[in-house]
Amino acid sequence: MYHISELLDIEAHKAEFAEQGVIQVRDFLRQDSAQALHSLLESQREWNLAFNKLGSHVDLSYRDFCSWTEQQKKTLSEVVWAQAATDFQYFYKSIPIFDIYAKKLLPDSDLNEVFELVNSSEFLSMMRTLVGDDSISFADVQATSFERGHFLKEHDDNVQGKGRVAAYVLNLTPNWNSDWGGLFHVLDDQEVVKTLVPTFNAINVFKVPRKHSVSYVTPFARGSRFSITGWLRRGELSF
Ligand SMILES: O=C(O)CCC(=O)C(=O)O
Ligand SMILES: [Fe+2]
Repeated sequence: MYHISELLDIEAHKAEFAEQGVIQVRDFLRQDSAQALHSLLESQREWNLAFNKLGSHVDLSYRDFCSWTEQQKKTLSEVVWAQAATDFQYFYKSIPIFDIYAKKLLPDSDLNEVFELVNSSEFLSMMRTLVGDDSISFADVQATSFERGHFLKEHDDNVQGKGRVAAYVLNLTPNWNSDWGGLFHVLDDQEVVKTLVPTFNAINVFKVPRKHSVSYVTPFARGSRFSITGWLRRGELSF
């Protein structure tokens, strides 16, 4: 089981969220839970490699990608970059924890406990308090890993019919260096109005829709920018 820190005072952050619609709350999980969650992500061997092709989401098996030749990998980078130059694009690794739980794909995996954490009454009630919206009824969730060369261009998370009230990103990389990239930017009218470093065990929460991006992870980054991320949604949770 993963536990939210008992030292957290979510009430203390409400005013800032109400004013800015975005916040970073540090030391979110108990330290032992944050470390365990980081180890869980680090030990995962099956990831999707996600990117966009002409407006559609594509997931490749990262394991398959690893067996490609250097030439094939280079070709994929060029396809990804050609679209990124002018249009929406992203390139990162993910694990669909929501689907794994809902479809019972890995019944013995601790990933199921991550679903349970973000759908616990404690987490949801904290998020309702922070966001100031009682309609939040469940959270969807995925793990992400941004490695060297990965990025997520500006977008606002708004998808018609999904009932996304707010987004959350629980950052799980110990000792991420801001010079490595992978910075979370919030934008208003092309202007970056806030930048959040993915500090270990800090959770970022922001209202949807809101423009944001994850900056390019530089070639000299060490390790992966891990997070648990998803949306706080209204409506029925249905599998
Ligand atoms: O990883 C982050 O900081 C943001 C992720 C994000 O914006 C998304 O998954 O839509
Ligand atoms: Fe997003």
